[in-house]
Amino acid sequence: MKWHELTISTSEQTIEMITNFLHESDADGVSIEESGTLNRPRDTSLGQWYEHPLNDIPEGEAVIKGYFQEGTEIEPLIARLRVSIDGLREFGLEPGDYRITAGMVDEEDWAESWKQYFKPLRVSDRLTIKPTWETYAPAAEERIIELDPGMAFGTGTHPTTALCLRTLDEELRGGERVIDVGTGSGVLAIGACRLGARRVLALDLDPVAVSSATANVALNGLEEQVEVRYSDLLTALEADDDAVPADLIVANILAHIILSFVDDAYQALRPGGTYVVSGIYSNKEQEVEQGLTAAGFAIERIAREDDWLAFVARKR
Ligand SMILES: C[S@@+](CC[C@H](N)C(=O)[O-])C[C@H]1O[C@@H](n2cnc3c(N)ncnc32)[C@H](O)[C@@H]1O
Repeated sequence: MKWHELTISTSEQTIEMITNFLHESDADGVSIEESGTLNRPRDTSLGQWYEHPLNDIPEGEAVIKGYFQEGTEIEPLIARLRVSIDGLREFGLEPGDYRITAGMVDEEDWAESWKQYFKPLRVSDRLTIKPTWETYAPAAEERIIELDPGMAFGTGTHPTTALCLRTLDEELRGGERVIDVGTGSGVLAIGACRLGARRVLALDLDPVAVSSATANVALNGLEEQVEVRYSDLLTALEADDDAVPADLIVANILAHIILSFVDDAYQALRPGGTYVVSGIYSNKEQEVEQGLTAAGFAIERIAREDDWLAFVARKR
């Protein structure tokens, strides 16, 4: 399948308006690269960050890309976008020079192009994520998650995934039953196994994620321990499922989705079991704290990276 790729090179102050415009125009995907992100100081204590060279995007500028299905009328869309950007002056913003180019890309190109930036990454004391196409010689204490995330979420570089993996490293001692809700690439499920979990049930609503996670589980030779199942949150759990009662449930989704099944998660855990939730932006901290407490959980700690949070809660 081919996709229209609309590339807008612009100033940072227009990012919000342009990304909103692309979403409202039914873009299937939007990517933003800005100089500010590239200049951000990184915590390098756990490993080397791989990213664009700093001079890829000049200071104060950004490159925004929108992806539209083949057959979309791109020219009228570009014309409307130009009117919107030029109209920013009415709000006192100076959009500056901008450039819009349109082209076609193969789904494969779009899916593959990020690979050059995905390198082995030590995410926690014991866990290292290794892309399948990289060669890497691990130290004795490192446990490797082999990964080809493809189109599914979960390379490990997103703060929410990293927060979950670090928390799993702190919580798992061996022999646990774990449920991973919203498994994406399967990165957390595989990580849990590498940390000694005896059985992991990995659930996702997205068929792309289910096939990606299934492939990654096989790549790591963990088919015996990890079952990947298509499920809307915890609805695929059976009362006599051997995944329950779980010792630990991890869910890296979004605050409002996590809150929507907090009671089911409580039910599925054994007393004293651990609930690790991430995908929570800092402005949702209180709401999630209240939801977890109302469901009966005791909040043990909150881990933070950038503006993202992960809660570690215990079933009383
Ligand atoms: C942010 S990604 C997390 C992926 C991976 N667990 C990680 O930590 O990197 C969220 C995942 O949740 C899945 N998801 C969203 N809503 C869901 C639902 N109602 N039931 C199951 N999975 C869901 C998405 O398909 C996506 O794969």
